[in-house]
Amino acid sequence: MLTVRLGKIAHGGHTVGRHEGRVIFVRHGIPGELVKVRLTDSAPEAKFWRADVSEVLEASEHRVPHFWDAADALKHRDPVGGAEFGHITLEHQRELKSQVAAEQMTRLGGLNAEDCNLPAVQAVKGSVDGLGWRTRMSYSVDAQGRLAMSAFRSNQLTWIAQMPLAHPAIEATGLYSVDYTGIERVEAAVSSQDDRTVLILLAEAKPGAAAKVAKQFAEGVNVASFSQQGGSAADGKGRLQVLAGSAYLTEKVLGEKFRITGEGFWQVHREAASLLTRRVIELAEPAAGEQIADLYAGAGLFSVPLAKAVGSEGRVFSIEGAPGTHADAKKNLRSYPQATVIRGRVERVLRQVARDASMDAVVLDPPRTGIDKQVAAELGASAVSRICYVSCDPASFARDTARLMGRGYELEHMEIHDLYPHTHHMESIGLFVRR
Ligand SMILES: C[S@@+](CC[C@H](N)C(=O)[O-])C[C@H]1O[C@@H](n2cnc3c(N)ncnc32)[C@H](O)[C@@H]1O
Repeated sequence: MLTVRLGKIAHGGHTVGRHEGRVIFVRHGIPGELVKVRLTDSAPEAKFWRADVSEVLEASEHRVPHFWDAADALKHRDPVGGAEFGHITLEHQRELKSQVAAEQMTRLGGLNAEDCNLPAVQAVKGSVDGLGWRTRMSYSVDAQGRLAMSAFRSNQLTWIAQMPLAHPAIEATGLYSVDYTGIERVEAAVSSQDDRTVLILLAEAKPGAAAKVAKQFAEGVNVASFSQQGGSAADGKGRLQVLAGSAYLTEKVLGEKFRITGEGFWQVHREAASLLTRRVIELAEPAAGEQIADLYAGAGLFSVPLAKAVGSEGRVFSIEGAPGTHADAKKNLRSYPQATVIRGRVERVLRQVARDASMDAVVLDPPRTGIDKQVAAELGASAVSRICYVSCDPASFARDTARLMGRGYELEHMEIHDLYPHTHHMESIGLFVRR
């Protein structure tokens, strides 16, 4: 056990402490606090160590009691992950996230903090306590067949009886009192805006186990089993079998309906799909007759309003890599002949699309890893005049900002939304324009 004064916040949600000159990345603290830490990673030769706060000697004014016992580092040696900022006021969480974003944009993005106005993280309207926002949940199952979650960087499972960040409709299914013997993973999803229908997905460890589990849910809850052998249902390699109701949810965003099958990608925060769609359209300003590519398009969340905006004289290329999600995009875009729905990896497909069409704008929303170097090069070579980039990772967004700026783009606008309250995550949107 060491006593450490915590310094600034770092990407990943850690505060930076020091002991005898060595950096320690400390979880569950707040900058400025004096704490006792328990080392979790402390190889003598390692450049830096990792630790968890176990006792607070001098608390920050921004510290609050954690809202979720299972995730409280002051009560448990291995608190479950997923709410690692729950001991900090929501306002200060956003302040810390703003600091992380600014650091990434100056260090990796090559921006000069004095010369540019880096945005503060904005609260999502209507979210007062930051709870109940997750429309997608993923759980493990412990040896007793109970729902469990693991601690950060650990395989240690903790049985859980509630998850306050989960949408109330998920919690209301009673999923924590079900016996999951023979199941290895449980996914839960709820349609966020409309009818609150819940879909439970069960990955079997023992063939036939899912059917027994499905019977324990009340009527009206959709249940399906999915096999992950060689992949998942979303990447088209898994198998999806309906056990009750149906294996897909219908989401409604700004008046448009979207079908999302099984584990297919959908934005997690209940307000995210509508907020991001509205801002992408306002920033990208699609106009009638334009040609626009929607890269990493998922089930077509942005492609649909883009197709509406460009109209029958324009074209939208909706590019998605996961076959299951692509199949949903095809259905979601079937009444828009101006949309070409392409299945493939962006880094492979973009060159051909850019060769065949002269794109006016690009919308892109890649996974956490950001865009491939080659994708930045293709965009630079294509001379697209505006790029609207949606990102869930400030480090890859900053790195890609530097790449796009090196290819002739300027970051005209950036905003950050607190779409993951009580975690260290954030969602950025950048508008890049050709210099
Ligand atoms: C963050 S999601 C965004 C989806 C969509 N824009 C939305 O908001 O619903 C990223 C999507 O990119 C897909 N994806 C990941 N890597 C890809 C790649 N290299 N090429 C094409 N699609 C990819 C994933 O399957 C996922 O659907």
